[in-house]
Amino acid sequence: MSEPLLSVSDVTVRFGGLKALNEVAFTVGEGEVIGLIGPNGAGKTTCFSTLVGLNRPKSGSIRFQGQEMVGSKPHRVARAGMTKTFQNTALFPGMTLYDNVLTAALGHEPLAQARETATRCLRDLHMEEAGDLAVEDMTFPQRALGEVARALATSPKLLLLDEVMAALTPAEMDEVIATILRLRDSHGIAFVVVEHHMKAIMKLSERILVLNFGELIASGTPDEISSNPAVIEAYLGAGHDD
Ligand SMILES: Nc1ncnc2c1ncn2[C@@H]1O[C@H](COP(=O)(O)OP(=O)(O)OP(=O)(O)O)[C@@H](O)[C@H]1O
Repeated sequence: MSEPLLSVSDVTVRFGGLKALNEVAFTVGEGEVIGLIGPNGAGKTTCFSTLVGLNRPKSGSIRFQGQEMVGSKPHRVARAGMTKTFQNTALFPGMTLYDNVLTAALGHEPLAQARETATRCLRDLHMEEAGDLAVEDMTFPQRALGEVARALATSPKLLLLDEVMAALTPAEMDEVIATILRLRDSHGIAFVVVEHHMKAIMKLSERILVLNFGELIASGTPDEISSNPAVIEAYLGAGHDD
């Protein structure tokens, strides 16, 4: 059997005395869409930052497309095909959407090629019309998809989306979910998605991973997760809206 796209084994991350991730292990297959949930401070963002080389784990292994990523700098991880969006770091204000995507593409290719990439990313997201809009003039769903477009400029095989749908209404989330699934189908990109909005995660994910205090406490289908007593206690019962 071939190796999964991403294979995370026993990854532990410490910040001083705090174990932000404790022996976390999971895999992501090609084109799989996975939800990563957990209460505030559970370690979701730390998990993403560690995957893309922004934190170095104290121990463990992160194999991506058969290559060990622990110790690799973020730009190398991105070049290998794993990219994350940044929680609360919206697109650069004062720039158009197109220029935002172009800037991301320029990180790894020369100008003429980067222009083609930026145009292609906007087309893939059906956002050609929005390319000339200043970030300030974009709607929230356009901004969410704009972040995806920017990440797409690195030609990922795996995209880690950190709360890109945070400000959206349920109908707007449906639009973004449909776009993510379309991208998966057309480009074979796998996604790991962090969102607090449970309905969106349940709709989007084939499989859900649950973190609590840095430990992976459950993994399963949306149905399995929503009826898992440990998850209900740790997360669903903890006063989350929906
Ligand atoms: N750079 C850092 N230095 C020290 N502690 C950190 C750092 N980054 C995160 N932490 C701590 O690690 C733990 C996990 O934080 P993290 O941001 O990964 O959680 P999260 O699940 O993404 O939370 P949220 O849902 O609120 O975004 C928290 O206790 C947090 O305070």
